[in-house]
Amino acid sequence: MTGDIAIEVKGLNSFYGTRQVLYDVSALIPRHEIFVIMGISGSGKTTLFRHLIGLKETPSGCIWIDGEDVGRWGSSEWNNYHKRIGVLFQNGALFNSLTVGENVATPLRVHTGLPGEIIDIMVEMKLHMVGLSGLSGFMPSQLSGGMRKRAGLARALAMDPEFLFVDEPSSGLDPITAAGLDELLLSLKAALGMTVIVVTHELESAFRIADRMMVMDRGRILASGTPDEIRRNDNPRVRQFLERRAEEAGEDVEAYLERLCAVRRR
Ligand SMILES: Nc1ncnc2c1ncn2[C@@H]1O[C@H](COP(=O)(O)OP(=O)(O)OP(=O)(O)O)[C@@H](O)[C@H]1O
Repeated sequence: MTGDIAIEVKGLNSFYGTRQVLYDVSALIPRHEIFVIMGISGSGKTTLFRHLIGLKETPSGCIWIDGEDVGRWGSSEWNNYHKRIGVLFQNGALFNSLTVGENVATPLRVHTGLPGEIIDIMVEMKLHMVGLSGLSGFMPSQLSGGMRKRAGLARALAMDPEFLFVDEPSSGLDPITAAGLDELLLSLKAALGMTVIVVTHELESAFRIADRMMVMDRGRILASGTPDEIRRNDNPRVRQFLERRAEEAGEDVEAYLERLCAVRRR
């Protein structure tokens, strides 16, 4: 692969207690692209995601971020990294007792010494970016599921991150709202040049946004490449993964795959 690599994972094994859940996982994540980690439930996507954001130690194998081996990082390097990343968790993870604006302001209050008036302006800018202008005073409970995700995204963007990590952007959203969120991720990448790492089991969403994708199965990588390369992959387990969704939807498999790629080309 040519181009600038933001994150490299090599030979990562991961365990919960004595149970191994990731086996020899390797990946190259290019800068300024959207990299999608796909796979069915339990395949290890979230575990890999947790390693990449530093929520889980790496007992065996290596992760390099900007060419630095994170195994050598101490708490100050991790703190610096955490200021450079934004994370949107599956449920938005908003503080329900705070307004939307206070939620978005939280990282700025914790990590910067900026005066309140400047923080207020920045909060309004982030809400504007995600299409929630003027909703700063609302409580999370007053928002729809899609709006809560957007508010979570505004909070993830508060510190102008270089890396944006998104866990299951489509979960719990109707297809139209999910597509809107995907479009937002695409426009953020284009406008801000962020490196975006997305975990999802939603094929349609994955093919809509990915520059590169990786399919995981039972803790191992089945395939990785561009969406077109994944579509052409003839590994039976990859075919099964791609086609199962079609079968679930009761669609003709070839028509379904064609539709996925048409989504990608739009
Ligand atoms: N905290 C934990 N303790 C023990 N086992 C865990 C823990 N979290 C995940 N696992 C196990 O690790 C394996 C990988 O889980 P992981 O959550 O990474 O998969 P996933 O592909 O993200 O699944 P999902 O889409 O359901 O979130 C699964 O077998 C899961 O049961």
